[in-house]
Amino acid sequence: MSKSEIGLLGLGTMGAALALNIADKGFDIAVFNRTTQVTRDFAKDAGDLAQRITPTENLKDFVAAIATPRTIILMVPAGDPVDQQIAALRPLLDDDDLIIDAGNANFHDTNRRAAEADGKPFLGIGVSGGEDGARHGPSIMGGGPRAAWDRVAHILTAIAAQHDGTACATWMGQDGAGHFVKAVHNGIEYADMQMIAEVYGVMRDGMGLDYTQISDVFEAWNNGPLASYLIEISHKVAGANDSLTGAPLLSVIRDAAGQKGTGRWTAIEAQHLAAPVPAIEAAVAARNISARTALRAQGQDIFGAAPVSLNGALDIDQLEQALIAGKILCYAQGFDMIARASDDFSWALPLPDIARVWRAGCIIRSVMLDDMATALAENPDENLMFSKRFAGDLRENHMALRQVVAQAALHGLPMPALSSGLAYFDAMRTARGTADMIQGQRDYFGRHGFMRLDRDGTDFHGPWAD
Ligand SMILES: NC(=O)C1=CN([C@@H]2O[C@H](COP(=O)(O)OP(=O)(O)OC[C@H]3O[C@@H](n4cnc5c(N)ncnc54)[C@H](OP(=O)(O)O)[C@@H]3O)[C@@H](O)[C@H]2O)C=CC1
Ligand SMILES: O=C(CO)[C@H](O)[C@H](O)COP(=O)(O)O
Repeated sequence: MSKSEIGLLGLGTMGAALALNIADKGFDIAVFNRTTQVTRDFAKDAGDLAQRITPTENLKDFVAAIATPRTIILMVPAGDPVDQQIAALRPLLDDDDLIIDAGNANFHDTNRRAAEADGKPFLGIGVSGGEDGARHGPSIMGGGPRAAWDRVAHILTAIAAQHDGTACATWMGQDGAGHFVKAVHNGIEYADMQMIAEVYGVMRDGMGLDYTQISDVFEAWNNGPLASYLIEISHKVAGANDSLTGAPLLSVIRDAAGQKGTGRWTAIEAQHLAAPVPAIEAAVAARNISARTALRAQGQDIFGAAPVSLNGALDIDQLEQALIAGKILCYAQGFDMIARASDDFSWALPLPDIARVWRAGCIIRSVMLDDMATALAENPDENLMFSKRFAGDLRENHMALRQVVAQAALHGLPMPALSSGLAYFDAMRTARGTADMIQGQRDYFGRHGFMRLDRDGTDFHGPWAD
């Protein structure tokens, strides 16, 4: 029997879809899953594609089914499962066999695994698009040795989403660069989703719209500047009915957000990099607060429910404009963080290419990314919010963001991501800020010294120094 061009281990939601995508693009693939029944069911359900798939039931057979030099994709949960599978596979492999961790991973783990690979080829690639993207064309962010990427680029570009005839698959840089970019993608995803949830809250609790009306608003927005996958699915989620009760689906979903950790990795790394990403941090914190359901109920008992009716203080157009401004600000923060990491880690991350690979296939794909790719190509060193196109959009929409945040605050509607986006905007356009007070305080209690506006030097002190 002829050997497969590639192997994939881990036939969960993403692995199964990715394996079918690979087979669909004409590549023979060997597959293995820890639970054998899953492999059997996968092969049984593969239809016509089964002829390209070699299901295997132990690692030895899996490895033997792949042509040398081998390429093996791992699609298992981040952390120990990846280390366990690498440890189990390496003794069965040749030195030039390539292992690709295609799950989400903390890029520090990917850096470590690259070092532990000790010259044996290892790639960490971020794959975005959920199950449907993995099956029909995800966005792919690669990291590791360029030569290893080039070895599999023909497969990765074939299975990736296409935008205007260009594959959304790009090598980002060495070691964990691909997983880093994927983590920032997910941080932006968190902030974008949180901002959408916040305006949903205004429509539901502040304006008294029903789910169908809310769904219609999202549908209309999806034909304008906000057109994006997340707005499209918000329309579908808001319009869906529960199959058990017939009630609007959202009315039966517990308001406690889950998280697998990628947004948290981004927020933590942003702190290490001193990169300001307040909207992303606020979105992570909002998920943490949402999970404290009992505590929130206790708070409502103690303080009373927030006075929520807006009594016509806002209209739908203002919400749309606020979301446009908020979205620009959260992407600007994400790209700024990538630029910072690129310098700190000497990665030379290709910012315009990152915007390009996010234009299709991934969860944060949106029409705005087209213009972001153009703006970053024109000036990769400029914060997106200062680019001609997006500065214009912010000028046009920031007053609506201000109105929405102000009215939400007055009416007790929590708006952590949009309000931190607004604070970022205001801070970033304030040439003379207030950190002079912080520097004075630091010098007072700790002789930390300060710089002056009127003379050179770095170590001046206040009168208390004497
Ligand atoms: N779901 C999504 O939308 C996306 C997920 N990802 C990432 O892709 C990866 C896979 O996610 P997803 O497919 O959703 O996860 P699933 O939970 O659907 O599947 C997990 C898979 O990993 C296997 N597995 C779990 N633990 C181990 C282990 N210790 N050793 C070997 N195999 C193991 C499971 O095998 P078994 O059947 O035996 O349990 C299963 O095949 C994760 O890193 C995730 O973060 C990336 C982008 C989007
Ligand atoms: O990577 C993804 C999308 O891009 C995964 O769906 C990931 O699980 C999303 O993060 P979380 O589970 O924390 O919401």
